[in-house]
Amino acid sequence: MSSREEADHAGPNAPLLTSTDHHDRDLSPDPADNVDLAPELEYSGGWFIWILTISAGISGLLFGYDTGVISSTLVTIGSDLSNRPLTTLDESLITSCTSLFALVASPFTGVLADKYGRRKVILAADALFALGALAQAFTSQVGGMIFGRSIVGLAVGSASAITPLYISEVAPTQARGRLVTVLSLLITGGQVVAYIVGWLFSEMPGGWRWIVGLGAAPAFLQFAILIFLPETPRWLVQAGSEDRAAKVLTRIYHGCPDRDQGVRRVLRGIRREIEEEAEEMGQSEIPDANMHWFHDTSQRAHDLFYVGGNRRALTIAMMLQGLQQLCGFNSLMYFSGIIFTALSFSSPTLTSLTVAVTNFVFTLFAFGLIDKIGRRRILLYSIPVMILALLACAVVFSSMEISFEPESAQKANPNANSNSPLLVLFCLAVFVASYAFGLGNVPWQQAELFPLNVRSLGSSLATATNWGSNFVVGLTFLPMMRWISPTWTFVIYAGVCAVGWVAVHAIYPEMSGMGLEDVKGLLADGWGVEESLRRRRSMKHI
Ligand SMILES: O[C@H]1[C@H](O)[C@@H](O)[C@H](O)[C@@H](O)[C@H]1O
Repeated sequence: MSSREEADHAGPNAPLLTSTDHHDRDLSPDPADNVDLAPELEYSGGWFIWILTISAGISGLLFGYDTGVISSTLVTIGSDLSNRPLTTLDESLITSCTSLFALVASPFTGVLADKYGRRKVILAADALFALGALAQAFTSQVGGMIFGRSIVGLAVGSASAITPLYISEVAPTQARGRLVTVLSLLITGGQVVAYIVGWLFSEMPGGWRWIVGLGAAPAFLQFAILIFLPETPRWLVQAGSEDRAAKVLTRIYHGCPDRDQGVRRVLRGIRREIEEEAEEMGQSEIPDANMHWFHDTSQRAHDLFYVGGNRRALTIAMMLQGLQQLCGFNSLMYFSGIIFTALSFSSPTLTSLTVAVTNFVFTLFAFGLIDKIGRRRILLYSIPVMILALLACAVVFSSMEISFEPESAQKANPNANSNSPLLVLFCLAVFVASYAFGLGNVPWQQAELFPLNVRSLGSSLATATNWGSNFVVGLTFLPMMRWISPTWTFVIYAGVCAVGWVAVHAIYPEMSGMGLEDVKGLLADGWGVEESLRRRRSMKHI
C-alpha cells in the first residue's frame, strides 16, 4: 500500500472532521495530510452532483441565450424603438454594451463571492438576468434597450465568472473536466435556442419583445432551485463551517464505496491549503472570512500578483481566455447573418444556425472526451485544425469578389454561380467544430488553476480578460472586413491561433486528474508542464 493509501486508510470509520478540529491541530506535517501522494478516488459523482451542476449551469444557458439573441433581435426591431429605424450607432451600442458591462462586473464578482459565498452571487446574477430581460421586453426607447442590455451584461459577467468556479469546487476530481464542460454545453445550447427562438418570432409583429423577454424564465427557474442548493464545501471551510462542508461532501460522495475516505481526503486538502495560507500570513488560526474580510481582500490581491505560482496561474488563465476570444469565433456568433448575406445565401439566418449547432455538437464531443484526452492535449490537437480552416477560408475569400460595405447587400451577387460560398461555409464549420472541441470550453476550466485563497479573484480577472477581448473582436470585426479585406482578417485570426498554440505548448500544464488542492505545488516553481505530464503518465499506470 502506498503511503498515501495508508494515509487515507487512517480508518474509513474514523469520524469526519469537525469545525473544532483545526483548533487542536498542530500545523506540522501529518502523514495523513500528504494528499500530494494519494491516488484520487475513482469516483465521478452521483445524481446529487449532476443536480448541482445543471442547476448552476442554467447560468450558462442564460449567458448563451443572451449573447446569441442579439443578431435576430437587431433585424426584427424595425422602427419599434424611439419611433425610428435603428442607426448603425444604435446597433453597435446595443450589441457591445453587454460585453462592456460584463467586463465591468466580472472583477467585482470574485470579491463578492469570497465575502458572501458563491451561491449568493449566482442568485444576484439571476435577479439581474430577469430585470435586464424585462427591461428590454417592455421598453419603447433605444436608451431603454441599451439599459436592459447593460443590466444583462452585468449578469452575464458575474455568472460567467462564478458558475465555472462553483462547479469546479463541488465536482469530484475525476469528473471535474466533464462537469465544467456541461457549462459550455449549456452556453452553446443557449445560443442554439436563441437562434431558433429568433427565427420563430422574427415574422411576428413585436416578436423581438418575446425573444428578449423569454430570457427571464430560466433566471426565475434557477433562482427557485438554487435557494435549496448548498454553498460549496471549499467556501464553507474557508468561512469556518467545516461541519456544513462535511455534510455537503457526504452528499456529493453519496454513491462512492469509499465515501468517508473521499470526504476526509477533500477536507484535509482544503484545510491544509487554508493552514498553509495562515502560516504564510503569520497567523496561527484559520482566518475568519467575516472578521478579516477587508484585510483578506487586499491580501488576496497581493498574493495573486506577488506569489509566483498564483501569478503563473493567472497568466495561464488570462492567456487561455484571451485566446478563446481573439481567435475571432464570436465574430461568427454575432455577425454570421451579415457574412452569409454578403455570400448571398438565400436564408442567412438558417445558415447561421449551422454555426450555432456545430458549436453545440462539438462541445458535446469535448464533454465526452475532455477528461480522457486532457485539457492540454485537446488544445494542442484542435488549434492547428482551426489555423488550417482559417487559412483555407482566407484563400477562398481571396478568390472571390465580395464586399462588406452596407450598400453591397442590395447589389447582384458576382459569386452566384460559384462554389466558393459553400467552400467558405465548409471551412467555417471546420473552424467552429475545432474551436468547440478545445478553445470554446477549456478556458472555462480556469478555477482549477488557482489555490483556494485566490481562486475567485483569479477566476474573475480571467473572465474579465474574456469579456475585454470579446468586446475588442465585436468592435473590430466589421471594420477589419471592410478595410483590410476578409482574407487578411482571417489570416490575422490564424496568426493569433498560432501564437496561442506556442503559448499553450510552453506554459499550460495538464490539469486532468489533479485534485484542486494539489495544483498549488505544481505551479510553485515553474509552469509545471513536464511534471504534470509525468503525473498523468504515472496515474495511467496505477
Ligand atoms: O465558451 C463560450 C462558447 O464557446 C460560446 O459559443 C462563445 O460565444 C463564448 O464566447 C464562449 O465563452
